[in-house]
Amino acid sequence: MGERTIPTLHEWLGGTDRLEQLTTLFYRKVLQDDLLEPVFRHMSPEHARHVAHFIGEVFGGPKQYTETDGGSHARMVAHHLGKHLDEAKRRRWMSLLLESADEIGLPDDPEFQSALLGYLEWGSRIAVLNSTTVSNPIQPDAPMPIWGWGETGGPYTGD
Ligand code: HEM
Repeated sequence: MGERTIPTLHEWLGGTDRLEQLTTLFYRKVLQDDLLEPVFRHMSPEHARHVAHFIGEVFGGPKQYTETDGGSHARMVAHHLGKHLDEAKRRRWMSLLLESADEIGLPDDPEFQSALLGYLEWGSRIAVLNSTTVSNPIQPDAPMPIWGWGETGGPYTGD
């Protein structure tokens, strides 16, 4: 068995265009949803693209959120402060996002789905926790989170 290059989650799902497609569809659903529309009705026109860039960077893609969009982990967290999210809203957010991932045909292999769900669970629960406070727990120079394949490894091994 030779050396092999492990693809990033960003590569595996098809890159930034796919993530932008995902978040565009997702926020369209959000704005049609009774529970989430009031939470997101004032979001900026760049919101979907910024979230796609954030996730792409966490998934090992280009540094678009921090370098092109001028964001940071602390800035992302800041958007959730004082928003008073709760478990019902988080669950709706999760289900609409996963539904969007299926509808645009993101990879459905068990390993990718495990990594995607693990990240979304982690990130969405942190968003809810941060929404109950108004002081940002993240230092301005804190690094971006990084997410990989986790314990399952990946379908990329091919053997
Ligand atoms: C992995 C999970 C999550 C990630 C990566 C994420 C990422 C982001 C990012 C990058 C922004 C800033 C967008 C911009 O620059 O315009 C943002 C804003 C926001 N997020 Fe999240 N988020 C997550 C989970 C959630 C959840 C679960 C909720 C609610 C149920 C939520 C509600 C919001 C709201 C209300 C804003 C601000 C909208 C506004 O500007 O009016 N987020 N999020």
